[in-house]
Amino acid sequence: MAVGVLALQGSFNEHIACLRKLGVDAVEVRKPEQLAGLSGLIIPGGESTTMAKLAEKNKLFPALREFGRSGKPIWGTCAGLIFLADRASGVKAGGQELLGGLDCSVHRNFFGSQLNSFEVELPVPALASQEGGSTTCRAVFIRAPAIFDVGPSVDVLAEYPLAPGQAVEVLLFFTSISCKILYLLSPACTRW
Ligand SMILES: NC(=O)CC[C@H](N)C(=O)O
Repeated sequence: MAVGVLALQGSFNEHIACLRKLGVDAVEVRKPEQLAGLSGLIIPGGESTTMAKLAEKNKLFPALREFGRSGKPIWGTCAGLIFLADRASGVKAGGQELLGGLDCSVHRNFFGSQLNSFEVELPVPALASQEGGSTTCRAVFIRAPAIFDVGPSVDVLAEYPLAPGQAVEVLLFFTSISCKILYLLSPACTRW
């Protein structure tokens, strides 16, 4: 069975190329009917406000929510993660529609502008203990979001401790906790 990649905006080509390199049948999803028969869906990085507007224009929200409710796994990268979150802050005036389904609170552009983007070697213990691979993963934070809290259904695979002064436009008390960043997998996703 094929894995879909939401192809409205952002880095969908890169995700499709990775899947094909792994020998996975990957298809672009732009319309509700293209979700039929897929075994999972990836929502790529990009710009979540634009992605939400295009999803609305293409009448994708009901079908995407139904896909999630059916128990099929959905992976969100960066903007995709924002799109999947139940709660978002730091959004543009007027707000933005969220797909929801991942019980977490996310702050858009937490680390600042594109110029503040950075890379780090992030410890991910589950990679070694569950997958037998390396203990770290090269994490790329491009105008990245941060997750502040997660509900009981969410397994956190990696955390990024904030460097002093790294958080922008966020209340001080948030800076005293470590940030749960980027890739959170719900129990459904860990089966994938
Ligand atoms: N790398 C990314 O996907 C950035 C996400 C972007 N800050 C947003 O709001 O959607």
